[in-house]
Amino acid sequence: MDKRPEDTRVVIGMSGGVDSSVAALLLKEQGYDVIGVFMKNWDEEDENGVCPAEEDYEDVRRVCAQIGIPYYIVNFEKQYWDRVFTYFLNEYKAGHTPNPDVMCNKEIKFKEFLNHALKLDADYLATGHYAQVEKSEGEYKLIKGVDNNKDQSYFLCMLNQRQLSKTLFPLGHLEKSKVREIAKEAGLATAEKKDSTGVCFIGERDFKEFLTNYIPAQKGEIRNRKGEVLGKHDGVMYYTIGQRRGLGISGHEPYFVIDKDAKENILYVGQGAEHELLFSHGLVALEPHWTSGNEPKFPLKCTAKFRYRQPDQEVVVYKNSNDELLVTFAKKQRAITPGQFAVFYQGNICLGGAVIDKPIKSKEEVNRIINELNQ
Ligand SMILES: Nc1ncnc2c1ncn2[C@@H]1O[C@H](COP(=O)(O)OP(=O)(O)OP(=O)(O)O)[C@@H](O)[C@H]1O
Repeated sequence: MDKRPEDTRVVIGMSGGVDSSVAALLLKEQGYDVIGVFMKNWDEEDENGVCPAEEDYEDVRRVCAQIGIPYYIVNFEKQYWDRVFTYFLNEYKAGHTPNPDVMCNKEIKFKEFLNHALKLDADYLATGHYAQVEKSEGEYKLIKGVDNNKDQSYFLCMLNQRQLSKTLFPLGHLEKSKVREIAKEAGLATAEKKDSTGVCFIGERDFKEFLTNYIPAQKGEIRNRKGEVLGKHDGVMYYTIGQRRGLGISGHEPYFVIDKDAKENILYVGQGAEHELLFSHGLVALEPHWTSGNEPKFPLKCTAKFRYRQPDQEVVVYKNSNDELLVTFAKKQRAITPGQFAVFYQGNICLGGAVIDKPIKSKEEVNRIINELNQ
């Protein structure tokens, strides 16, 4: 950083949660010219007539006043609807399990919001994400947050060099417990506020009920792989691969979702948490993105996560001429889910990610595709 902190303007995304509150406090203590901005991306009251965004903004107001920074609100409801929510619905309609957090970072926080911050003459955009950016060898590297339990680099896998060069993550080197402690010591209004969980626009509401408001539910059959009908489902979109709950069929061992056929509206299940068809030896992923801006050399030996918080798994990544990735696993993986992201790491560095298109269940199929690629 060339400029002195007092000459460096930082716009911090304030959600009304404890993390962004502490991030703002730390920046202010470091002497930056800090502006707190709350994004309103969703306009809806819950069943009690309470608008959660208004309550959150109230917390932003209180914390910014305590810290002594200016604050205001921007509205990206339309952009959020067009680029995150529409994607979310379309993925469910296609039988996938989308990740709106990844899309929100890509399309809203680090695009619309970043551009907004730059228009305010900001040098940087900061957020309370648990991740780090380091510049080395002329490249901005996205690094995991040091708190292994909270690391959010998974959700940031679609960021590019420009975005990383303009981003500060003041909490990346801290444990979450320390962040709470700082908030309490400073007496911040959000110090005891509960962490948000789940999809932000759904909040504490019932997921099924929420989705039904937007996508008509279509009843259909639950089958096993032999094609036998075992029961009825109330809409394939309500289920995800590996799910046990809510199937409503009993047996000497519990049933799990092993596959979804959205076109035919069939849910496939298998018996037992370790059912063979829940596992795969590889996957195909689409639209790869690399945070460095440069494609790595294939085959790429690295690690990967296929869902948030999963421990790193050893993989080898291949690419075909259609820009599709084949990811092969050192150890078979359970419940690989189309629509989620495969996110690649070299040690603590997040290399990028790609959307999971489909699992490859058998080792033979994986080997056949590798052979084809080698020809
Ligand atoms: N509505 C919002 N307006 C502005 N910035 C936001 C908003 N929502 C999230 N952010 C920014 O993105 C970061 C990560 O968002 P996420 O939803 O994962 O929050 P979190 O980990 O629960 O953090 P927090 O405790 O700050 O809510 C936040 O710390 C904040 O900087």
